[in-house]
Amino acid sequence: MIRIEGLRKTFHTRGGPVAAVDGVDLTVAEGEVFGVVGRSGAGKSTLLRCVNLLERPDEGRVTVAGVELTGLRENRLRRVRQDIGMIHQHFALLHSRTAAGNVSFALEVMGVPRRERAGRVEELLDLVDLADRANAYPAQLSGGQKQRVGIARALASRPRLLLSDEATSALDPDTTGAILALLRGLTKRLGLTILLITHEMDVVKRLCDAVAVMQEGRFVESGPVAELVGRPDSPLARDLFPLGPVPTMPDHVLFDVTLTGQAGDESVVSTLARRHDLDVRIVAGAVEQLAATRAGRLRIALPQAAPTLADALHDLRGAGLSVEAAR
Ligand SMILES: Nc1ncnc2c1ncn2[C@@H]1O[C@H](COP(=O)(O)OP(=O)(O)OP(=O)(O)O)[C@@H](O)[C@H]1O
Repeated sequence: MIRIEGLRKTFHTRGGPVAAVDGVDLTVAEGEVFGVVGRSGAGKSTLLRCVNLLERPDEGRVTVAGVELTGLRENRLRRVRQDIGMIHQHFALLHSRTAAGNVSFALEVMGVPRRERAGRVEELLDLVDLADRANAYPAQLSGGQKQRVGIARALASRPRLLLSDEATSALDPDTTGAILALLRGLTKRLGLTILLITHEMDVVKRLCDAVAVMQEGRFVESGPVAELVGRPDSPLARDLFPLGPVPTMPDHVLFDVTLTGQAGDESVVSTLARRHDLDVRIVAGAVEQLAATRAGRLRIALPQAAPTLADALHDLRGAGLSVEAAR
């Protein structure tokens, strides 16, 4: 659905050139939810704005649904851009219009005739479970409801691609969960592809199939979430499932065990204890159902002097788990 090749964008500021996007390649498959995470200033927003060419890249190609956007003139681009929905952190609603009015506005801009608009607005508000608040103004809506309006408006042109710029960053955890569930449901119902930027690990866990970590304009890590979590050296896996500082435990050795997919069942640890007659202590960890897979990390402590220690570790690795000394 999206193909980005060799993308670069430099801003020339008073303090000198800033390479906001410094050579990014990215492919997002149809129906996939792809997340880009990274610290403030990493270049995420610039990258996202380059996908619909709100920002013109200096170099590189952007192809969406088979159309090379970087090769289009402004008037053709404006039409193609309508087929790409976008949602924002602060919702960007018109305060003088109701929820229905905001959605209708998007249809007006697209030139949808008046008689067709009311029906489409109803359908769109229904899609985001907000039909009962159609006549409320933004000031009368909660943050989550405002974002639902934002999503309905973004879907007005029946886009196949949705770009999301920190869509849940201004929401509390419960509301975030509800919006993520809504977006996940929409990808299935409408066959929507989503490219999102976020700094929230929960968004990656609950919504993304694949993820890239951006740092100083480049991707430093990327791949399917299930695969990244399973990589022992992945800094992202550590951020998704932080285990905290390694405690001092005399006479014990500590290991960090990564569980994903097939091997995402924490019962492997109890099996280990039974089979090798080991006193296995879980020191820290979490296992969760992610959007893409069941995964987690556990820190376990094993008695240093146990004669079965080597066999136990061998068994764990044999079950497809990654096991490394805790650090
Ligand atoms: N229009 C602009 N003019 C000059 N510099 C810019 C412009 N837009 C972005 N930058 C700079 O480019 C770099 C990347 O910014 P960008 O907003 O893309 O990062 P980000 O990862 O989205 O950060 P945040 O999460 O804070 O929005 C920053 O150093 C920023 O100051």
